[in-house]
Amino acid sequence: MDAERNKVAELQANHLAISRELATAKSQELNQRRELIHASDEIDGLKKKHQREVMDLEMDVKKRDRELREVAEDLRMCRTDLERERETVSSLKNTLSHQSTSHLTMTTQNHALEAQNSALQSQIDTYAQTVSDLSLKLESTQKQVDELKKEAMESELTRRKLHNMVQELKGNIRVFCRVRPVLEDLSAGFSFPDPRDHKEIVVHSSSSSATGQERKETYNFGFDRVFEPQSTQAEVFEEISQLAQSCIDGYNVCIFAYGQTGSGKSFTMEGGPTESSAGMIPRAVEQVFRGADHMKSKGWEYKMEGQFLEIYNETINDLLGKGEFDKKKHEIKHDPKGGSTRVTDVEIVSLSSASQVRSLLAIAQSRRSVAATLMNERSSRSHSVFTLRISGVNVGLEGCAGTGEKCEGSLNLVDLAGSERLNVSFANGADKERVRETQNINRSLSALGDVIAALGEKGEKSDKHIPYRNSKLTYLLQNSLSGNSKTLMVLNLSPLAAHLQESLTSLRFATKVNNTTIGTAKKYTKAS
Ligand SMILES: Nc1ncnc2c1ncn2[C@@H]1O[C@H](COP(=O)(O)OP(=O)(O)OP(=O)(O)O)[C@@H](O)[C@H]1O
Repeated sequence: MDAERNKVAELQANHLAISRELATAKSQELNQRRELIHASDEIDGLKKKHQREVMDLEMDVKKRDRELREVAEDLRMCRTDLERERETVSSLKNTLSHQSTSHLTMTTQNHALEAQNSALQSQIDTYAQTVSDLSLKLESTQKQVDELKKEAMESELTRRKLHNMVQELKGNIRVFCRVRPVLEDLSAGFSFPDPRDHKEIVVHSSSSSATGQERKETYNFGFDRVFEPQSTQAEVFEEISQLAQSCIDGYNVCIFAYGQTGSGKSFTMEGGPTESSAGMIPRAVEQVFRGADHMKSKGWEYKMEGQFLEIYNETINDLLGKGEFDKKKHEIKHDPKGGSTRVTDVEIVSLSSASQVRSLLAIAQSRRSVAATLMNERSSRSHSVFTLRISGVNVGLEGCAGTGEKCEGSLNLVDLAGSERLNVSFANGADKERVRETQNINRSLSALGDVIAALGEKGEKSDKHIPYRNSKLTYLLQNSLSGNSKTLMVLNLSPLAAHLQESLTSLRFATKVNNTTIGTAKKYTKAS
């Protein structure tokens, strides 16, 4: 029992201890519960704080993310910029390297230029000195030039006097003879025995006598110049060109083409369309223009005018006019003092260039072709007179006053009507018009011969009557056919055997003219 008691006591003691322990444990548990509540409060607080912090952090993270993206974008842009900048830098580097190369080159060039510059500067100094020396020389040369210009103008006067003396020595009336080439068969017997001076022509003819014997004859003629068939227009003109100069110097010049139909008068005067075949009219006009141009350097200024007339059956027609042929009345007016001649109501064309003459010749030709059914007929049966009038004044040169001297000259180029004799069959009344034409032609050609003969006879006798009024032709050319003028007759001969008798008649007529001596030419000048 004791054991039991002891055991109960022990159990009670244990119980007590356990109760105490339980009480302690309870209080501890209470404390712990309190602590736990407190801790749980703390945990809640902490959780809330944590939540807040998490939210803050999330927001922070988002912000950071945004910022990061922005930074990344910035970075990307910066990279792009950087790339671009790098490229720019690299191209700038290239440029710089080029620039420095060119800079180097330019520096080198600059040095060279500086060297040149200094060399040039010294040259300029030398030149400046030379220029000042030359200015002095120029001044004295200018004086010399002025004196020389004066001398030139004076020597021009001497040249004109000498030129005229030469022309006078050659004779104020001269005769050339030109035989055209054979275009057909049967040439007449011409020979030219003077190959050095070309002044002679021999005609060989053979005829049968009454007894049937063949008779051979030769006829010798001499002229100032004989042109053989192969002579060119240029060769013929060479001999004539001096007369063009006389016309510029203020003389009246008259050049006739005389000969039977088909002997080459129109060819000689007007010529063909090519430069080499151009006749005396275009060549003379060209020469006058050239001469006038040359005289400009001697202080002369010229004005040129042209007119082209036809005399058909003693009626004057204007080949450059517009009126109908043979209708209008044209009168011839002479100025005895000035030595000029005007025809009323005719077209006078002011010539500014030599080439104009071609169109004038063409106008004349077409006018004639309208006036005649057979153009060649009309031109064969009429005289045509191309007149170039030239008037000049000495206006001087720069730095050298002109003398004011004036001169007026004229150049008449006359294509005469065919000189063949009157055919008796016409005289029987077969063709009255043709007879009238032929009579008129013969009358005017013999009037021309009479005028020339009278001029030759006149010599010193100033009162000798010259029958200018016997034909329209001689009256028109009165001022160019006096002792004061220069006359050239070109006798054109046909080479045909059939024309031999006509050729002999023409040669005899031309010989008479050639034997005539006409007085000293007078030029028409006026001091202003
Ligand atoms: N020197 C020459 N060279 C070449 N052909 C020429 C020469 N002379 C004249 N002729 C030619 O001879 C022909 C007759 O010449 P042209 O018409 O000039 O004679 P013409 O005497 O004027 O005659 P017309 O009195 O009928 O007018 C023309 O065909 C012309 O071209």
